Amino acid sequence: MGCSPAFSETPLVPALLDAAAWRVGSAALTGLLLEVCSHPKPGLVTPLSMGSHADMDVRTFMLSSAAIAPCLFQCAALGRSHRGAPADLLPAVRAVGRDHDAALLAATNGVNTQRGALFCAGLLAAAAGCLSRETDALPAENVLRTVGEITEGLCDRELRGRTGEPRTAGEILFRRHGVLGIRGEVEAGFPSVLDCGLPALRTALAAGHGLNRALVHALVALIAVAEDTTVMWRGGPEALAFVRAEARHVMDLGGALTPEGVDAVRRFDAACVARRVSPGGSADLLSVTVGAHLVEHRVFPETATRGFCLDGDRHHPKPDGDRR
Ligand SMILES: CC(C)(COP(=O)(O)OP(=O)(O)OC[C@H]1O[C@@H](n2cnc3c(N)ncnc32)[C@H](O[C@H]2O[C@H](COP(=O)(O)OP(=O)(O)OP(=O)(O)O)[C@@H](O)[C@H]2O)[C@@H]1O)[C@@H](O)C(=O)NCCC(=O)NCCS
Ligand SMILES: Nc1ncnc2[nH]cnc12
Repeated sequence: MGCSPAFSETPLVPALLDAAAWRVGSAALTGLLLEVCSHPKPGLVTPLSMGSHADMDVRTFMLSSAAIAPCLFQCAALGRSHRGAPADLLPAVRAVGRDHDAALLAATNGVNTQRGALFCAGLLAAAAGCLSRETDALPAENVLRTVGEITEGLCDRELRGRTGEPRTAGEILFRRHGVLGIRGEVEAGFPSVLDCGLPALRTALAAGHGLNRALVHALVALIAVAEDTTVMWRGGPEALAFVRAEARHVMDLGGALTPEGVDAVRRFDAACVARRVSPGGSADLLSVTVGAHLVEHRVFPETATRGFCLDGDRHHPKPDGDRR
């Protein structure tokens, strides 16, 4: 019986994954799952909202996450079995990624829920796998730097050096506005994650806030700085300037860690839906933020997993634990 058409024939990764590959892949997958189930999020899909989308809800993301999960474990294994310079790992990782790009679109009947997330999380898993060959300690800073080493030269190859008709959204936006988008982010080693997403997440967790509040807080910090081509594709540079300014306003009110900040997130969400704007790239960076945190720390603090919902989510009674 042949493989499904969405998968290449040649086995690219070791048949058996070891404990480290399972652990790294699981951390990256957790980032995808926790991102989509956090709520509220400006313009984005949550368990309670379709955000600015008419063609996807939380179930669509469950379908695509299930379809691309194997890629994350395979990328971790590729990293662990790689011998040589990090940049030599990229072709094998992209080949597995392209297979699962097709699997994602097959699972969602063509809806692009997580193509960017697949790219980001796959590279995170490959980088962590690569580093784990030398040590069990996987500080986020080292893993993210390794992503930059694996993708060294990507922007020159796929954006600056490309001639002829642009084929993808990223290429079109680069030609039109000079933005590097997701490729610039990964080649620089995820600076938005290292400098903004992780500090915001860790500040919230260290203060004893629940996981959902910490995730929303980190997302807003990321929207304020990310060069999100998903936003730009739909609304141009003006839309990107709008979401960044709104996110900075929310952070000035304390982000998701204060009642005023949470109210501002809800207003931000309504404004994004009214403009049909969706910061999907920033959501991908939240997935990477969570994955990088778990690759380093393996679990969240117990206080984080008690309360889950924010004030005002009347669909769920206020749970014990997150009393803020
Ligand atoms: C390398 C690619 C992923 C580049 O793809 P492409 O050039 O086609 O498009 P880009 O705009 O450059 O980026 C693609 C997606 O990356 C996300 N993204 C954008 N900016 C950033 C950023 N600064 N940091 C991180 N991630 C970023 C974003 O993905 C999310 O949004 C998508 C949903 O968008 P949405 O508008 O809601 O839905 P659409 O259907 O697209 O539009 P509508 O019709 O609804 O209006 C979703 O993908 C989210 O994840 C960008 O969209 C790719 O070319 C590639 O090579 N992929 C193969 C996989 C691979 O190589 N993997 C390797 C490791 S496994
Ligand atoms: N929750 C989400 N909603 C819309 N687009 C996304 N891209 C990645 N995560 C997303």
